[in-house]
Amino acid sequence: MNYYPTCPDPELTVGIGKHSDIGILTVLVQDDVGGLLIKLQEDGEFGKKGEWIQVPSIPGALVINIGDALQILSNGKYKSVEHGARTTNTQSRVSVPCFFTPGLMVKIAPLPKVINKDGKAKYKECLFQDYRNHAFAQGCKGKKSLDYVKITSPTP
Ligand SMILES: O=C(O)CCC(=O)C(=O)O
Ligand SMILES: [Fe+2]
Repeated sequence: MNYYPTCPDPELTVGIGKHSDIGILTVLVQDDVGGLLIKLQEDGEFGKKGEWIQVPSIPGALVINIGDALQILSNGKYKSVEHGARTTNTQSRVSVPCFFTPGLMVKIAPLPKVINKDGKAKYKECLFQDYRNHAFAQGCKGKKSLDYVKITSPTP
């Protein structure tokens, strides 16, 4: 559970910094204060790729976020969502995330069928525990944790 106390000057603080969740999916309940911000991963009906928008708080609704492990397994077809949360100076806020992750000893890598279709893997295999440790040591740096497994093509 996340608790965000009120902050006298929300411009000067961060509720939770920009990050992507590391697992497969996160199911999140937010209260009616709202404050979850996401960066659009593609152009679409909500705006242009790269823009930050606030996810409205809808009573009874669950927010489903894609995590890095699903991006890796799908070889980048499903993109983990970069997100963060802001505070307000009038209301404290609570959110409850439920993280669905691979087991720590599970090796994660693009699925063979997806590699066959795409022609090459964009991510190398790693133990989920190693991915988690790396991401947690790095902290909230957007989607930088994926660089740990990204296969970069050699420059000619
Ligand atoms: O409070 C929120 O809306 C987001 C929380 C979050 O991103 C997290 O716990 O990973
Ligand atoms: Fe998160």
